Amino acid sequence: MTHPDKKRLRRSMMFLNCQKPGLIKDPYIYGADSIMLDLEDAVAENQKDAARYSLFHALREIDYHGVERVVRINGLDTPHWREDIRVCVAGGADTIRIAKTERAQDVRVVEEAVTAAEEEFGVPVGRTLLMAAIESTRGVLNALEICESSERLFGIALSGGDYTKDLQTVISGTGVELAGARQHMIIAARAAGVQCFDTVFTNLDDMEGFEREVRMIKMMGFDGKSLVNPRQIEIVHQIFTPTRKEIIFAEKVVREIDEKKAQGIGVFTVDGKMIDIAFYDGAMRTLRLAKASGVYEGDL
Ligand SMILES: CC(C)(COP(=O)(O)OP(=O)(O)OC[C@H]1O[C@@H](n2cnc3c(N)ncnc32)[C@H](O)[C@@H]1OP(=O)(O)O)[C@@H](O)C(=O)NCCC(=O)NCCSC(=O)C[C@@](O)(CC(=O)O)C(=O)O
Ligand SMILES: [Mg+2]
Repeated sequence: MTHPDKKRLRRSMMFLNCQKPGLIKDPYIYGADSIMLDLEDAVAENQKDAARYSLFHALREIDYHGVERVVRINGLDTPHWREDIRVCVAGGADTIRIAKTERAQDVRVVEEAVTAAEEEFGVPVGRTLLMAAIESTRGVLNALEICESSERLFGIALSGGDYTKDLQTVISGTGVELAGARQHMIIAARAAGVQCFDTVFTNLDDMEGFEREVRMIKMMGFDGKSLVNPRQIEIVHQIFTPTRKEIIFAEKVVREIDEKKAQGIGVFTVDGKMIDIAFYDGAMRTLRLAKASGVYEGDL
């Protein structure tokens, strides 16, 4: 059976450093759809054990009020990832984010260790979901095989900082250096039927630039964005949540298509726009997103 949370709403996925108890104790108050507790690059090398210890107690003792608890584990080229996985599973993390994923085999190796940990700690096998962060040129080129690597994997995420390093450029703020990776990854994710998330925006003083970027990735088809700060959440939710006007139009489209189909009519107009069966899935997607976002209670 498909895991019920594979398709859950993930407009905003906010990183926080497991090394900082002040951050991990109550991040649910900010209202992100998911929090990403980081054991990887935000944690200093000599603090990995301490961060893991804090993480375990946080997962066991803190009520995160239904916010998805994702843990970013250290890469497979480090000595840390196996113990990271044992602690995530023993603590009851919802999802493991695999850092620096390069190929399908990376996901399979993690999956095997997750299954072993679930058996070791008496957690139902299959409970822990996976997502893959793609942070290199090779990872981008292998996006489709990564998307199709495991039943546990719900999505992929672009990691622009490490990716641009590998591409031998820098984050410019224009998006030009990330355009190819974004386009390739969203196409791969849609072909495989999994979710796709954009990278972090680190200039907290440029909220206009942030908003422009969120509008662009929404239009490209992304499901959400990785964030670094609570101030970024509201903008993402505003842009990713369908407006009242969009909801009313989507409802009309679905009802009209159903009605016209029964009358044997294939193409017609709604509010002056040409509509046919090709518009059905898009309208339903708007209504599902609106329902999941809590702004639509209709019966469609
Ligand atoms: C940037 C800054 C230090 C600024 O701090 P500041 O304190 O100046 O911020 P303020 O706005 O003043 O905070 C107001 C209030 O919110 C609280 N507050 C702030 N941030 C919060 C938060 N995240 N969670 C909960 N609470 C938070 C704060 O404690 C305060 O609470 P209070 O005192 O009670 O008022 C802080 O945000 C922060 O640490 N961010 C996360 C950084 C991080 O984890 N990086 C690793 C992941 S990226 C990466 O690795 C690259 C990547 O891998 C990415 C990819 O994969 O895409 C790639 O390759 O590109
Ligand atoms: Mg990174």
